[in-house]
Amino acid sequence: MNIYLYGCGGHAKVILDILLKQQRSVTAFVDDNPPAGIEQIHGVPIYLASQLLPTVSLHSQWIVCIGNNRIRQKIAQKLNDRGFSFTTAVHPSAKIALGVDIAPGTVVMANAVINTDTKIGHHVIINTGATIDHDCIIGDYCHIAPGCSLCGQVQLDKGVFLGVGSSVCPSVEIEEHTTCGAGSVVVKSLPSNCLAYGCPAKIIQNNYSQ
Ligand SMILES: CC(=O)SCCNC(=O)CCNC(=O)[C@H](O)C(C)(C)COP(=O)(O)OP(=O)(O)OC[C@H]1O[C@@H](n2cnc3c(N)ncnc32)[C@H](O)[C@@H]1OP(=O)(O)O
Repeated sequence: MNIYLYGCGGHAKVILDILLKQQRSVTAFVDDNPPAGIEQIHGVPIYLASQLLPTVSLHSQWIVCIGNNRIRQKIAQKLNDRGFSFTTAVHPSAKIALGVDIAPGTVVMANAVINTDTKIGHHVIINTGATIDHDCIIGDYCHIAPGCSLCGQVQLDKGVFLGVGSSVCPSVEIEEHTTCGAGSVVVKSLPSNCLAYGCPAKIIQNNYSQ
């Protein structure tokens, strides 16, 4: 099955590396604005999305390699509407415990840990060295940046972004599309669409969009 990566930035290169370490191959990078003068990355060609998409078989598999949650969601929905399906990429060094579910489109970077009975939605990014403990629920399109620590029974609703090195206390819920800045220590639940940061994390702005 041919695998295509949508996006060709640094995040996409990390996902290519994971897939190669899983002994899988990538057919192409696809991008709306490929970088001028660069035709391939580590031997994998880059194509303009509008030109390549009509030629790609529906039997291919895709990963949307865009860090921004809203843009990743928009592109994933576009591919889904065209009938494409998605695959996961899980680095061989990641530790995935019993009863963990990881939905298609999600990527798990090196040294991440996902503990027992946690459920991870579609098109989620569990970045390098992040740990997610037992019985958590991570909604679609979340991004958990490098080095974050989630205690047990944490719930992240759709599209939450946790900045690098953030920590979340047990049983806290962070509602849809909220952004927690780098190093946040989230001790209480947070409402949707806000920006919060600090220790303890405080709401800095409501109606915030990543
Ligand atoms: C593999 C990868 O690279 S994955 C990428 C992961 N990326 C991240 O984790 C980045 C997370 N981003 C952040 O934390 C950003 O600072 C954001 C989104 C919270 C805010 O960004 P901006 O709106 O551009 O804020 P800006 O840089 O203008 O800072 C505004 C003020 O807030 C402060 N501030 C910004 N972020 C934080 C934070 N996380 N904690 C405490 N204070 C902060 C700044 O020091 C500044 O204070 P000042 O006005 O007294 O100088």
